[in-house]
Amino acid sequence: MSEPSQSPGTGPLLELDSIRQVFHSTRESVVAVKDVSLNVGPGEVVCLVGQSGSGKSTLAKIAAGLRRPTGGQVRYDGKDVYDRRNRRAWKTFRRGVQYVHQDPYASLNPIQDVYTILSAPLLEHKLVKGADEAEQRVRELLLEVDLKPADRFISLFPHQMSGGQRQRVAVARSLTLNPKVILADEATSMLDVSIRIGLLEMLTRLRVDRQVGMLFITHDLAMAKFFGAEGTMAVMRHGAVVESGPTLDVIERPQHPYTQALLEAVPEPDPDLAQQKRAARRLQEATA
Ligand SMILES: Nc1ncnc2c1ncn2[C@@H]1O[C@H](COP(=O)(O)OP(=O)(O)OP(=O)(O)O)[C@@H](O)[C@H]1O
Repeated sequence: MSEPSQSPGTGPLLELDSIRQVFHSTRESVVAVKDVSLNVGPGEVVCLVGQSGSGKSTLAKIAAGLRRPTGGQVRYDGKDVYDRRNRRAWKTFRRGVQYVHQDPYASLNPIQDVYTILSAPLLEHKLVKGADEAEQRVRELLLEVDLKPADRFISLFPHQMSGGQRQRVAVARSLTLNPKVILADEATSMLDVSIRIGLLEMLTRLRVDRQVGMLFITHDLAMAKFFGAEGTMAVMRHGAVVESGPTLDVIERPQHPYTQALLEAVPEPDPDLAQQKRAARRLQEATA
């Protein structure tokens, strides 16, 4: 965002400062992200919206440490994560910021059952002592993502679950390392609307209860409004943020023509409200 936001009383956890990403090929260079700055604080929700190709996923990968940007600084807990003199900063960042992918089929190993998927990071990072404690923690994680009773899910493989259940396992895995920030990159776009709402409600509960910061990346303004109503929103176009601010302000009083065009594309189920919105827009155009 042009003016990085900050949670009251606490510093931001994740800071993206003037991030720039250029992709070079033999024929051309694409500037996928142009000097974008945004912050995510504890328990805060930040929505990044834009159409396909606007640079959202590239920025999300940079925010998760999956790609090092061409320019700008990524800070976690106030520290430059690429500071060679401070390798601990990188490790703390990689544990603290977890990425939930759009397609759980692609991110969950198909030959591992739920227990293995969730216990592996716990054991690898020595967050549990032995198999009994690992199983206990796996059961707690399943309850946390509403996959209950845990017995029903713990031995299943990804193909034996629905899309929504798989995405909940992906969220549970992201929770294994007790992250402070979760990046959800179109994490609900492959799901039916009712399943999507359930997943977003669960993510909101995690945000509020655990004070996990959420960066929610989506092309869907209706979902951003639903999930991010209490937070801020940045609208990306051609790699740059064209508008940002409190989510409801941006949605109810869009200033940039691109945001207005994106909102036009969201179907309004209430015909009276649709009529009012058209009249308000005509008035705005006439007085502009
Ligand atoms: N590895 C890459 N090499 C070259 N160009 C890339 C690469 N990754 C992304 N791009 C380009 O950068 C721009 C932004 O892509 P990006 O995937 O970040 O957009 P997006 O908003 O996430 O779109 P989508 O929702 O379709 O993934 C596009 O022009 C894309 O073609």
